[in-house]
Amino acid sequence: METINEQLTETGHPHGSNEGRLMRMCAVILAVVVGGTTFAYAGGWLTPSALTPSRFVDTLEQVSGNHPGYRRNHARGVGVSGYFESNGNGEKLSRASIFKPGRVELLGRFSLSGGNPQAADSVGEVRGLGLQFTSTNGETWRTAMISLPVFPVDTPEAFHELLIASRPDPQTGKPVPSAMKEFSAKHPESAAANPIIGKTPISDGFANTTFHGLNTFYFTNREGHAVPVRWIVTPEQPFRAADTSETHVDLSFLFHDLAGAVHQSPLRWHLIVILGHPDDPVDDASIAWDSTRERVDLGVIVINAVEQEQDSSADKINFDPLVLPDGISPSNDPLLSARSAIYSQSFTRRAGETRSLPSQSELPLNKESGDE
Ligand code: HEM
Repeated sequence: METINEQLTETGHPHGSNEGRLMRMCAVILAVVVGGTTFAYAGGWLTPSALTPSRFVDTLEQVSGNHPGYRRNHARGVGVSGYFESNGNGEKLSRASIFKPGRVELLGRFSLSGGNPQAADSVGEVRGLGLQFTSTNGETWRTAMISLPVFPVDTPEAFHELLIASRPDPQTGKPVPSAMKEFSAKHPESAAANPIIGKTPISDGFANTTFHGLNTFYFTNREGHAVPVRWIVTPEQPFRAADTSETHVDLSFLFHDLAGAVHQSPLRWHLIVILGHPDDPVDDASIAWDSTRERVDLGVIVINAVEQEQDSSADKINFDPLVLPDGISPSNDPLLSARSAIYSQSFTRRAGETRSLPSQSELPLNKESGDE
């Protein structure tokens, strides 16, 4: 039996339709890995026939192909760095030193979901942002967020089923409609989440994307008061809707545009924490919280450098959502322990491999691309 040290990821989707997104999500599940914490995950991971992290990552590889050295999900990405300028508003909510007023070092990675590092960019693909905050006392917080407002399923088992259901038929290159229909009938949570995902406008690039943490955590302050929270990262860069019918000669146009924008001037987002009410669901990332929940702006995320993934320290980071400082703790959302365990499995596999082919995301930063 494999230890439970790994995590899962989800994928992006095709051309903006709900169903397409859901399928893409499934296709994206390859992944990351977390570190050594062992989670006695209560959803069957410890039984012999259970869905283990290793089995999950095997499925990701079966869906997206085996691409040695790459993340089994969100395989395409670039490393970024900058800082978080905390405004001190978080201090009353969490005792994490990251929220004291002042600057905190940031390392990050923008990515597209999916396990194929050579896929062409698509505006319909789910976008990812992993961030690592490191305060001067060495305290570290990692978070991996995506561009969807809710997750399409509520459990790792359901995500695994979705991956299998959305697997392309070799004959048509598309998921088998009957398999997706069967999945939807069995998963009402997915049927409810899909319209929310489908009506969320898609921006035309990474720079003006809002990223969602989705899972619920608790912030605990110095007095020991804990409040359930979710967080989002909202761009200062103005929204422009993506043109989903546009064709792109540059297969890496999204990463290329991001690099070009950072080279022109630093990009800025706000870290917004959303405070839950006592009756809000804390263990189900497929359910949106009421939009009237109080939001607190904790400060500005400034990204001022972008690097080829393999040159960036972010490449070696496992953006495990359970790497948390004192003052932030996880909820009992089953996705969290599963992600941690599956990311760890993905990380362990990729760390022991040599990359054979370049990722599509490496192209925009190549000198010959004219971007530097
Ligand atoms: C059961 C659900 C999930 C599974 C199985 C899964 C699986 C994975 C895997 C295997 C990776 C690659 C890990 C690595 O090699 O470092 C990954 C990366 C990622 N996942 Fe997930 N994931 C899940 C849910 C989520 C959720 C809910 C979010 C967002 C809230 C998310 C956001 C990301 C992001 C942004 C990355 C890329 C991080 C980076 O740049 O290293 N995933 N996921």
